Amino acid sequence: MTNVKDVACAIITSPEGKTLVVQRSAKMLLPLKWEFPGGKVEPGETPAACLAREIGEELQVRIRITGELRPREYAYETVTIRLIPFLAEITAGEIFLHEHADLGWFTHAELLLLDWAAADVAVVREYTGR
Ligand SMILES: Nc1nc2c([nH]c(=O)n2[C@@H]2O[C@H](COP(=O)(O)OP(=O)(O)OP(=O)(O)O)[C@@H](O)[C@H]2O)c(=O)[nH]1
Repeated sequence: MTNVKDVACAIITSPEGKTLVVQRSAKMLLPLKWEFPGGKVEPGETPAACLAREIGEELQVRIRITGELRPREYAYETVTIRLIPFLAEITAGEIFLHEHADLGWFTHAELLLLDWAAADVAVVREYTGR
């Protein structure tokens, strides 16, 4: 498919097994939808390097990647994205939200109840095994 935008995202878990999700602000595209932190892969950048950069910009923390899930393509009205999910944990820093409206640490059961960006639904199903 032409013009598919690669988007790397981080499924960050806490030592207690909860998962970090962020809520898009009212001013962003897909206002107030929940998503995994991350963003568009720049030309010449690997998805993993993109993720480290985006997590630094959005959350002000450093992460360690521990695994990957299946990339998922989703066609929004104006753009088609390939969401590339990584499993990760925080290795340094305290979270400070630079762009998002809110964040939460959720159990698997709670994740299934959020109002997700549409591209994320398949990722959340794979991640939670539902
Ligand atoms: N970071 C992130 N983006 C996602 C997820 N799911 C999903 O559909 N997206 C979409 O993927 C794109 C990520 O781009 P981005 O965060 O770098 O940029 P943006 O839309 O905020 O701004 P921009 O379009 O002006 O560059 C957005 O269109 C966003 O809506 C997700 O779980 N995490």
